[in-house]
Amino acid sequence: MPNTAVEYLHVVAAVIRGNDGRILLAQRPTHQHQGGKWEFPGGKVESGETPLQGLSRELHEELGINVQQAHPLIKVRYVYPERAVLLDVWEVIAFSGVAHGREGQLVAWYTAEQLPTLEFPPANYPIITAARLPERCLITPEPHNTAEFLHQLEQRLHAGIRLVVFRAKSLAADDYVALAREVIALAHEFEAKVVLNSPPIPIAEADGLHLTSSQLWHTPRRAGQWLSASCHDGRELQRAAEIGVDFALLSPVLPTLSHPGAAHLGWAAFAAAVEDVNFPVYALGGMENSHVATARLNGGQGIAAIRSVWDGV
Ligand SMILES: Nc1nc2c([nH]c(=O)n2[C@H]2C[C@H](O)[C@@H](COP(=O)(O)OP(=O)(O)OP(=O)(O)O)O2)c(=O)[nH]1
Ligand SMILES: [Mg+2]
Repeated sequence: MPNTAVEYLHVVAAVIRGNDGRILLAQRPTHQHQGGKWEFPGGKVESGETPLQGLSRELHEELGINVQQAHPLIKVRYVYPERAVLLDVWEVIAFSGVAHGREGQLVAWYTAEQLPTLEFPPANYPIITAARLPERCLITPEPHNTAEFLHQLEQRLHAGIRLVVFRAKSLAADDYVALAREVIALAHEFEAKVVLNSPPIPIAEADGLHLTSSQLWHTPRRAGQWLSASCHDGRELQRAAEIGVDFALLSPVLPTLSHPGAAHLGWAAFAAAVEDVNFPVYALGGMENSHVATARLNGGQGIAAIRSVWDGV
């Protein structure tokens, strides 16, 4: 929960993607706060500016580029001993001009997977996670026929799915582990990530462990992998923050076909809950591919779905 007694300095920063998907970083001048570390370029919003105006000005001043297309990615609050910052991070997907360090700073392009190896200010950890995560998350439907399931999954990977929550409640422990290994091997051929929903035994090759909301209340094991969770309200999202999850799914945001009359959060409650945590959150429940932009405007990482992502790619 953000500390409302603290005044946060509003900073805009950019995850700038080049045509090859790499991300542009700059090195903070040594005399600055957090000097010498890599940063997502940006700076303080000035009075009277919208965040996007501030971002466009900063990127022009620091890198000599003009932002053409950008959307919100994540907001992170962090309290340093010297100051508290609200890092308002945008993803820039189109710009004109050739990026260069106009203030003498070193700039360089890195792949998203290289980011964890670099030294950033401590506030940046969730931004790196957000930069590594795609805008759509596939939750697998129950695998009734293994060969058919893997064939369908491969098609989704071909169509661009890069994050899979592998869920298979109907399988016995041995069968789950065997199929999980195949799912992971296949996904990794596409550089996609797989988080496992309640594996009966830890699987080292997995990219993460995904907790159900009831598992949030036990202390989870961490195995150098991502930890993610399913949450259904702000309280569960706060609990996920306490145990240090890397990202979460929040549901149901909209009415679903499976539970048409059930209560749902709506976008305003989704946005309010997401605003209070510092990690990427996917909207789940009634999501179609067309909701990605809405999810992002409401502070989310994107959408998670079973049916529409499985059937609709
Ligand atoms: N731009 C940027 N700032 C970051 C990142 N991570 C992080 O903790 N910060 C902090 C460091 C600073 O306290 C603050 C940004 O302020 P700044 O000093 O760079 O702002 P500015 O570009 O307007 O610089 P200046 O004109 O005041 O020198 O946010 C990041 O990835 N990018
Ligand atoms: Mg700056």
